[in-house]
Amino acid sequence: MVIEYVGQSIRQVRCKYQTMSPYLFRVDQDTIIDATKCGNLARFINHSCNPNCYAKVITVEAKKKIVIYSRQQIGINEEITYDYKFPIEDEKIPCLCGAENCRGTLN
Ligand SMILES: C[S@@+](CC[C@H](N)C(=O)[O-])C[C@H]1O[C@@H](n2cnc3c(N)ncnc32)[C@H](O)[C@@H]1O
Repeated sequence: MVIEYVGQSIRQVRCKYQTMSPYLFRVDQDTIIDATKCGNLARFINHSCNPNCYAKVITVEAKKKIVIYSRQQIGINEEITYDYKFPIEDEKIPCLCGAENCRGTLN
């Protein structure tokens, strides 16, 4: 495990969450973790189409948490990244990850 994505757990049903704040992470259909006002270093992890980590929702004592795990050994000063897996939307966010297999957009 690398780090937990910490923030306020909020119920969210309909709005397009990505357009609200870049620090929102969807846990499931109804819930997002909002690291806009309070969070930890995980809120600064960027997306990559060829990431060295992945995000997983786990349940601890009936509470869902988002945890970032490494996919491989990570070197000193290597940027930590994971695939945001944003849903496809009409309004595209260009991806700047620079990976050979870059999909071009985050969403
Ligand atoms: C959780 S924040 C990541 C940290 C952010 N870069 C910062 O400096 O606070 C998510 C936002 O960072 C930007 N971002 C992250 N990865 C990116 C990528 N590969 N290409 C372009 N923008 C990216 C997007 O604006 C995205 O909505």
